[in-house]
Parts: sequence; C-alpha cells; structure tokens
Amino acid sequence: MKKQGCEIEAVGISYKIYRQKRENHFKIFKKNQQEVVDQELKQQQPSSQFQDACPGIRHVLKDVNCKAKPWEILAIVGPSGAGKSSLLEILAGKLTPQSGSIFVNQSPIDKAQFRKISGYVTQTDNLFPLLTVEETLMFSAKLRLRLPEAQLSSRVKSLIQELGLEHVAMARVGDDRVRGISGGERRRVSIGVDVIHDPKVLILDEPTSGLDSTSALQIIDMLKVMAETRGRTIILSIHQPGFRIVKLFSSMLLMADGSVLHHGTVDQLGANLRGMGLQLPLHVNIVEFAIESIETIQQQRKGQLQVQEQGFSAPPQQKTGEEGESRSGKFTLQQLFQQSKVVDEETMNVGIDFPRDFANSRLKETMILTHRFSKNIFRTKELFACRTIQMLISGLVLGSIFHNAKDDLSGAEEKVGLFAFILTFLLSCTTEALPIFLQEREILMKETSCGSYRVSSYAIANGLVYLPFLLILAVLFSTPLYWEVPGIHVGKLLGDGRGSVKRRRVWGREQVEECADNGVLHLGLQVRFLCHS
Ligand SMILES: Nc1ncnc2c1ncn2[C@@H]1O[C@H](COP(=O)(O)OP(=O)(O)OP(=O)(O)O)[C@@H](O)[C@H]1O
Repeated sequence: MKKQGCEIEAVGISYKIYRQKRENHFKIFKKNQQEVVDQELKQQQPSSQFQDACPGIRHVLKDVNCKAKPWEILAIVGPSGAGKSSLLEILAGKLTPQSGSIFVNQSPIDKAQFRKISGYVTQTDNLFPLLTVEETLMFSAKLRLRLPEAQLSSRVKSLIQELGLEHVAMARVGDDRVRGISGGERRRVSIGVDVIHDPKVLILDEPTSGLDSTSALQIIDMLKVMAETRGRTIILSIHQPGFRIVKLFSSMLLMADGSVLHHGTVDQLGANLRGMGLQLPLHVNIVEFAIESIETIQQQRKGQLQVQEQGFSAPPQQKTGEEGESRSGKFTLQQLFQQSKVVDEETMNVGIDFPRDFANSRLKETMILTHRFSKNIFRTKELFACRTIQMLISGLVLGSIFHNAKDDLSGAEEKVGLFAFILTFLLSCTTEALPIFLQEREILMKETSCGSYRVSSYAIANGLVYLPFLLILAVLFSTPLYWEVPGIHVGKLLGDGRGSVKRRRVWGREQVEECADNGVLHLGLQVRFLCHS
C-alpha cells in the first residue's frame, strides 16, 4: 500500500536582494537594475560565481538544494543570517527566488494551491491578544474548515489537549502590552492556528525561539508525533537545538552564508565532520559543534570545489546514480560529503487533493469575522469609553467657544470657521484607525494568503462593526454643538422655504445673502457668498 504524503524538493534555489545605492539624480538615462545585475554576474568567474562580488547585491541563498519527506522532520540549522528564514519563506511560497524550482511530489509547485495544504508558522506570533486560546483556535477552525459546529468544537478541544494547553484554554492570549499566557504557550497557539486544518506540510520558522529547553522539547516532540502518526512533512528552522531535540530530527540542513553545507541525517553529519578531521568533543552537541566549525567546513568546501573545477578539464569520472551533479547542474556539499540521495519511492506520485475554494461562503465568513471583530471591540471597552468621552467633551468645548456666534454676517463667518474646524477634527480622528490596522495587518495578510477568507469579507465585517460605533461618536460630538451654537439647528440651517434673498452691490459686484425668516443666514449660501466675495 502506498503511503500518503507530500514530498517537497527545492532545486538550485538562488535568491538575492538588491541593496539601495545612492543614485545620481542628474543621470537621465540609466540601465535597468536587472540588466546591471545580469551583466555583473556574467563577468564573474565560474569559481567565484557565488561570491558577493557585485556591489549592491546580497546573495541570500546560493544554489540551495534540499528535500523534505513525509513522516519526517527536516531541521534547518545554521548561524544567524545564514538564510534559514529566507529558504523557509521560499518553500512556503511567500518569496519568489530568482532561480531554481520547488517540486511537490515531483510536480512543479502551484503556490496558491500549496498554501492551502500547508501551514506556515512565522518567527513572531501574530494573534489577537484579547481572544482566549480556545476562541483563537475556534475562529481559525471556523474560517478554514467546512464542518458542523459540534465537530469543530471537538476538533479544537482535542487540539488543545494535544498542544498541552488545557490549563490556559480560557485565558487570553495577550502580547507585549496585554498580560496573557506565557511565550511558550503562545508559540503553541500559533502552531495550533496553522495545524487546525491538518496541513500536509508544516513549515515553522524558529518554533522554539525564546523558550526554555523543556518547552522547546515539548514542541518538537509534538511535531514529531504529528509527523509520525499522520505522515505530515515538517520543515523547521532552529537555533542551537538541545541534545534531546537533535535526536528527534530525521534529517538536517546545515546552512552558512546562504549555502548548504550538509543535508542528511545527524549521524551522517557526525561522520562527515570526523572525515574532515574534526573530532567532536565529549558532551558537546553535534549541531553546536558543526556551527562552530563552519569556517573549517567552508574552507574544505572551497578546496573541494577547486579540485572539481580542475576535474572538468580531465576525462569525466564515472558517477553513480544522481550523485555528483544536482538537477540545476551545480555542485552542493552533498557531493563533497559523498552522500547518496535516498529516494523513498513509496512517497512518490501520490495525488494531493488541493482544496479548490474557500471553506465558507462570503456571507458565512463575513459573519464569522464580524463575530471576531465584535469580541475584540467589546474587550477594549476602556478604549471605546475614552473615545466616547473625548468626543462628548470636544463637542461641549467647541460649542461653548461658538456659543456667542451672532445671527449676522460675522456670526455666519464664524460658523463657517466652525464647520471647517469640525471637518478637520473628524478627519484627524480617522488616523486613529491606522495603528489598529497596522496591528491587524499581519494577521490579515497571513490569513488571506493561505486562503482562509476573502479580503472583501474582512472589509465588510470591519465596516459592519466599526461604522455604527463611528456614527454614535459623530452623534455624541454633534449633539452639544447643535444645542450650544445658535443658528445651526437643521431647521434653521436649511430654511423652510420662507427665506428671502437680499442683494447688494459691494465694489461694483453683486452679492447675494439669503436669510431665513428669523434672520439666520443660510450656511450653505454663506459658503457660496464667501466664495463670490
Ligand atoms: N529584505 C531584506 N532586506 C535586507 N536584507 C535581507 C532581506 N532579507 C534577507 N536579508 C539578509 O539575508 C540574510 C539572511 O536572512 P535570513 O533572515 O534568511 O537569515 P536567518 O538565517 O533566518 O537568520 P536568523 O537566524 O537570525 O533569523 C541576512 O543577512 C539578512 O540580513
């Protein structure tokens, strides 16, 4: 019987970023940046093709090859800045490399479809701080699964149990500002949000960062169980894994400076290091030792590459299988370490059912999002109470300033000033929404990119929740003004058809004044009047 699973293979991935250069603004004709890069790359020697020789270009990933198999955990390790996060983002379909390809079960990846069958847990936790752990997972389940409420609930409960979060299920998630659950528990919630739909591939960027060794071990242990019991493919990056954690990794990708230095099991890494004359000291973690010895490994690699380049002119040597040259035609350290490529035939060519559509209809997802927004709003009562009081006081103060406005021309001018002030005040108030949106933006981008819901549903739900509140604030602001400032009552403002028109000539130009019966100048006409004069 064939195993169900999803094998991910990256072949010849190169990713570079362009640093901003000081531009000569007086130079009108300049070359396209890509053209410059291509020309500079062409000029380079083959042996130094991966050096950061081009000024302004940073090679983040250099011809990276790797393979992650189902039922296994592939750990990406390496020093800070090695390119681990960039590789994970490329594997998750968030970044597009300049060259190279990603294959899913040997077929080229369709990013949009792949995002639906995979989960990507970022380095930072993007969660709503005011929702409880259970609510967070429940909303995620509702948005990503098309199941009856009872089944969703039982699924969330069993996931909470699996994640070891029963004791904090009803506690608020919290963040840097709001006190909530611990950092380790929050990391587990982030993982839970991305595994609730049971993805075939789970990509995690530093799932153990900032955790104590016990919490870190718990998380990796949980991922191991997930891989082994459900045949999931797990790819994660990790900094300085402990001894017991390393044992749980099925294979390891050691990276430094954007290149792969080792891709294989932990035992193979030990053997290769010994083969290079590096003896592992007693009681030292092999990954730590490998990272410490990166310079030596890189030097050996350079030497090997030079030997291979010289070998190009010599008659070709016999190669076994796929060893020696990767699909992209470039060499990796796998070749240096003479590792054989183990291909588990059982995992190949297994069809994947890509979900075609969103889990819910537009109406349903709008309802779910409206519910989530309402919960968040009702839990920020203090903020809303402050805004209500602020609007009420602003209205009262402004009304008292214009309380003595007269019902003549100068009074009308004051009222136009008041009108302009109100507009400016209300427009400046709208900028308060910006920090809230910036906070939620990461969550919105994450959820919409993996196909949880449509952006339009988010916008509608947001409007449904916030617009009534904004209307209430506007009424609270305008009520004291309405009663305090004489002559801006709606009835008086608009007149009732009984107004009269006065014409007079000032400096040879005809000016029009329209007065209601009580002598109040029509505000709208006043604006026109001011424009004319
Ligand atoms: N958008 C970017 N702008 C500038 N530099 C970038 C960008 N993306 C990646 N880099 C650079 O590429 C290199 C690799 O970054 P990456 O985040 O992938 O490393 P990492 O191995 O995940 O590091 P860490 O373990 O510290 O998270 C770093 O030197 C980083 O500064």
